[in-house]
Amino acid sequence: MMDLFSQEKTMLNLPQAKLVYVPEFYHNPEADSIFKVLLQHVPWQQDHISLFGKTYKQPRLTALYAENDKTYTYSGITMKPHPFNKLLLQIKNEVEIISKHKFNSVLINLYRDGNDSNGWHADNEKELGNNPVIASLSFGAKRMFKFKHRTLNTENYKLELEHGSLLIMKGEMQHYWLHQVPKTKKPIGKRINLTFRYIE
Ligand SMILES: O=C(O)CCC(=O)C(=O)O
Ligand SMILES: [Fe+2]
Repeated sequence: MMDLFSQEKTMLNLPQAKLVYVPEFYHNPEADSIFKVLLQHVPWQQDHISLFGKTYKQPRLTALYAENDKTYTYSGITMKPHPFNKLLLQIKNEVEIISKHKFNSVLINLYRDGNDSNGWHADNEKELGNNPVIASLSFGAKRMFKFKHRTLNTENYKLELEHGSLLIMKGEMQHYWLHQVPKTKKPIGKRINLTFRYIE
């Protein structure tokens, strides 16, 4: 079990957004072990997205877990949740303690290599409520997380999300900002990202 009080937190107070970054929320060997278990046991699926009348394979694999069986729809994809398992419940508890927030679902992404990505978007689906708190855990290869304000064009940042790290997005961020994980030409390994959400 990690020590909840020994971590270094960085808080970013941006216009209309709050971000908290904890680089080593999980230390090794726990972070390595979580990565391996998830990679092997999550029932990964690849959905199709529709863009301008064409369908494309989503450029990553995903899975949704929830405490209820409500479906979750984003980018035209409707996902049916799996029930939480012991490991994901334990992680959810630890993330709830540090973020002082309750979550009831987790969307998991697998970026198989640098060709997998997540395009500019906001997590602003109605079911997430007005100013959602989203807790994002990363394992495996480091990837760049970029975020930019929708209208203030000097507000444009990037943060490398490390193995075992936690990033909390809150405040009005999902109204005023977009975020992405771009493709990279660097030869890199797999990365797993978990975003804990509260779906109403
Ligand atoms: O992989 C990441 O770091 C971000 C994932 C994300 O933005 C999402 O699933 O909505
Ligand atoms: Fe997102």
